[in-house]
This record gives sequence, structure tokens and C-alpha cells, in this order.
Amino acid sequence: MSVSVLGAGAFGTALAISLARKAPATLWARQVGEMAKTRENSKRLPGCPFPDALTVTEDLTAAVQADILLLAVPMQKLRDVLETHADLLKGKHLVACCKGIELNSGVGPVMVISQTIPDATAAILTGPSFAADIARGLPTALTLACADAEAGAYLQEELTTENLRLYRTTDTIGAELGGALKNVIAIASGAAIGAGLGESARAALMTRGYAEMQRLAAHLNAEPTTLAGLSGFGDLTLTCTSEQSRNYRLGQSLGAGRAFDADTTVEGAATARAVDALARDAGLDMPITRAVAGLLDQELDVATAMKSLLTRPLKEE
Ligand SMILES: NC(=O)C1=CN([C@@H]2O[C@H](COP(=O)(O)OP(=O)(O)OC[C@H]3O[C@@H](n4cnc5c(N)ncnc54)[C@H](OP(=O)(O)O)[C@@H]3O)[C@@H](O)[C@H]2O)C=CC1
Ligand SMILES: O=C(CO)COP(=O)(O)O
Repeated sequence: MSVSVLGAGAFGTALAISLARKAPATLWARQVGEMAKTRENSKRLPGCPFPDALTVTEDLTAAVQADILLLAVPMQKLRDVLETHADLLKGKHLVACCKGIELNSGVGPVMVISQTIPDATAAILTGPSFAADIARGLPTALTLACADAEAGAYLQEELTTENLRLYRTTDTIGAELGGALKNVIAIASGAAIGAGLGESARAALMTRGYAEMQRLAAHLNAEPTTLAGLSGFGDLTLTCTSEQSRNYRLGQSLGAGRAFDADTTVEGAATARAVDALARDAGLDMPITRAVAGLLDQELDVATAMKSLLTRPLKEE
């Protein structure tokens, strides 16, 4: 077995470091810059030295010699990367490591892989994990979802490491929805805390946000148990409560009326807009997602958004 990680952001670098502690692994980037020399990704993941068994390369033809390719680029870039390099990626096990819904199509990463490289085995690796934790070798548990059960079991075995424990499912829709939607709720949670609305308000947003996640998941025929697992409930809990999360921090900035670095990868922003559009088309009630999309597009401020949530007609839980 051999594994290559395509995309040397914080997450791709962390996964490559973790995997290279178990067996030789490759990390591909468009530009490796100083990484090959300093043996560290000082821009995206400083302070995490590369194991000797990690090869860093700009040569995609060499990287795709591996049987398993982890795709660790942001969701809105995934289709472009796959289309650009389609010839090299045919027939491989392609594991999306991004979290989000594509803005233009309303589909998640597994569907993007299936649409662009139809003869590849498409899977997703998702769940509660900060890149720095994985790179430091702290214990982490993730979900590996692949519609092909046999391929899923193979990927689970190959990608599990001493400190990275993988659970598997065939429910790719549920797994990708969990990872995508929790980021939207994390923005809402950060906004509540940033605006000084308190931790009780955050708990309400997390819980009612989870209800929205389940509503969309049911509409798209995902398994409710997947949403209750690491990729849904697990990642929702982590991301809505930690300042390590960029989605949460963007929310905090919105709530506090502060500017936020536009170059930071915040998957929940495009996903909120994509899911808001999906919900409208499907006639689904997703008021927190609507509020987050409204905040991001400056149609609402936090006080108005919160008021609109609190004054909705009373209903059964
Ligand atoms: N960071 C984390 O803790 C976690 C992140 N994730 C998920 O991982 C995904 C990536 O996030 P993360 O690694 O943090 O993001 P970063 O912002 O750290 O890095 C993004 C990386 O994507 C690369 N990239 C962008 N476009 C392309 C392209 N067309 N071809 C090749 N590479 C490209 C960038 O390369 P360049 O530097 O050349 O621009 C950069 O290295 C997201 O979906 C995120 O939700 C999941 C769990 C944890
Ligand atoms: O997905 C993550 C944790 O599981 C990382 O969260 P952010 O993308 O918000 O930093």
C-alpha cells in the first residue's frame, strides 16, 4: 500500500505526517517552496516537523503512483483540481478530505469525485479533528465513508494509524453532510459568543442546528445514525466550541463586528449559501442556515438574526 496526499494545506500536511509515521507517504503541493528543505510546512502548519518517511513533491505524476490519494484541497477548489488532472487520477482510490457543499452545484465532495472521475473509487474522510492535533499525534477518531463496502474496509485499514482511529460507513451522503453543515452552525455559534449572547444561546443554536442538519439529511436520504456519529454530532461539538476552528472564529468576528482575514479557508461561508439555496428549493425549514447566509451577505446583523430566530412561531421539539 502507498498513500499520497494532494494538497499541502494544514490538513493535508497533518494527515501526511500522521500516515508517514506508519509507512512511507507522499505530500504533493503545487509549490513545495521551503518545505522540502526545512522539512516543515511553516506557512500552514508550523512547529510540526516531517518524519523521514514523508516525501514532499511538486511532481504529480510521481505522487499518483500511490494507490490511495487523499484530496486535501478546499471544497470549492476540488472540481477544478480533479478536472485539471483527470487523466492521472483514473482508477484510483480518491478520498476527499474536505468539508463543504459546492456552491454552483449543491453537491458534496464524493459526488464531485464521481462526476469528474467516474471510474475512481470515491470516498470521504471526515470528523472531529484539528490539523495540529493530528500532526502532534494526539488521539483522533474519524469517519471513512465509501459506498463500496469492500473498498471502504480496505481504506479504513490502510488509513488507520496508531493515533488516528477510523470508523467506516457506506453512507457517503450522511458523512459529507455532517462535515459540511457543522461548519455553518459553528459560524452561528461563534457569532452568538462574539456578540455576547452567552453560552446558553450557543447550546440552543447547536441543538437546533443539529435538527436542521437532520432535516436536510433526511431529505437527501442519508442515515440518521451517520449524523449522530463522528462526522455529524462529533464534529459539530468540536467546531462550535473551540477557537481553534476558523469557522467559529469567523462567527466570533461577525458577532463582534470585527474584520476577518479573507484569505483564511472558511468552508462554512460558501456552504451556508449553497445550503440556504438547497433548502429554499426543497421547501425545507433551515432558519439558522438562513441567518448565517444573511449575516455573511450583510443582509442581517446578529441582533436582527437572533430576533428573527426567537420570534418564529412556537412549535413542538
Ligand atoms: N485545518 C484543519 O484543522 C482541518 C481541515 N479540514 C478540511 O480540509 C480542507 C482543506 O483545509 P486546510 O488544509 O485547513 O486549508 P488551508 O487553508 O490550510 O490550505 C489549503 C490548501 O489547498 C491548496 N490548494 C488550493 N487550491 C489548490 C489547487 N487548485 N491545487 C492544489 N492545491 C490547492 C492550497 O495551496 P497553496 O498554498 O498553493 O495555495 C493550500 O495548501 C478543508 O475542506 C477543511 O474543511 C478538515 C479537518 C481539519
Ligand atoms: O473541520 C475542522 C475540525 O474538525 C476544522 O475546523 P475549521 O475548518 O473551522 O478550522
